[in-house]
Amino acid sequence: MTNSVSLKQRGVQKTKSEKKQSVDKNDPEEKPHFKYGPMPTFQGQHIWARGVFIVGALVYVWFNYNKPVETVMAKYKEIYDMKGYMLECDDEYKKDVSQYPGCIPKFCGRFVSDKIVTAVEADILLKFAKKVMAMGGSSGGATVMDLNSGALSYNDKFINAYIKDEKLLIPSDRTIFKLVRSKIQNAIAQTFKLDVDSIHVTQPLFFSRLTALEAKIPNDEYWHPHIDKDTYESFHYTSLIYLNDYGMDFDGGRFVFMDNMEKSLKNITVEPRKGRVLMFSAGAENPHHVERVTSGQRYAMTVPFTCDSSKVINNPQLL
Ligand SMILES: O=C(O)CCC(=O)C(=O)O
Ligand SMILES: [Fe+2]
Repeated sequence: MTNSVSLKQRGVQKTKSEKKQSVDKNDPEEKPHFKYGPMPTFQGQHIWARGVFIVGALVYVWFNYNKPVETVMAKYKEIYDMKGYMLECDDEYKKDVSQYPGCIPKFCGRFVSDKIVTAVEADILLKFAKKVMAMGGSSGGATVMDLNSGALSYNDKFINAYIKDEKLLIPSDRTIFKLVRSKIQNAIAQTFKLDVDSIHVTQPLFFSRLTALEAKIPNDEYWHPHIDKDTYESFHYTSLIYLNDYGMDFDGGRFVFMDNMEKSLKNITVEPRKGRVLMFSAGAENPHHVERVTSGQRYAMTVPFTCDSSKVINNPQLL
């Protein structure tokens, strides 16, 4: 009983600040002091409070249920020696590569590195892409140029840039392309534990410039989810070299792996950065898409590799 003897009973008067600080919850006479008087109460208050809480929780769940969980795999601001992880290969992909000894990966997966292609090399490639694209350009949001064949978007059609300008590929550009291709080939072979001579650069081997313009032809719709092995039959390993910067030269345009493609529930994003290389096995273990660019121009180069030596690029200037 000693504990519950109130201060009043003990004849002790509390100062205002003491009252504020110490409210004895066990003392039925002690009530919290509110600046504007006691809180209003009403009948069934607890039930109402509980109801409001439950409705709030349901609304939260409703709005978040179909939202993808997003993980950033490569941030624009960070620099990675090599970052990535292994994945179980898709069965069809496994079956396909099994025909090519030396080209069968120890594991499938996705990897990013900022240490393969230098910013200077990326700038030379970017300058080339801009020079070529100035000769054409799509009227929609995606301009592409296939370095192997010379095919270049021109309004809603394609022209051949090598026919328009026979001297387009100057020796220094060819040298940089060969150097970059060879560095990426080595990195892919090392990463996936392949025989480096078992992979061959294939086509389409292309530069892309993506913008926020409305699509005019299906080719402009670059944002669709896809699997590279299905879209480009010869691809076994895809690599991308980003030529300019996310959040600086353009907004939107992140690369997104979609680990639950049907519902787009688990997104793993890569933010483009000048010279950044993204490499991944091209089977159904790596479904992906590119987010729509919302402003600016996004430049990249796709450098794909195949295990099938008959599908190697055929432009002698690039080999
Ligand atoms: O530009 C990119 O980041 C990816 C493009 C792509 O998915 C593709 O060319 O298949
Ligand atoms: Fe792709």
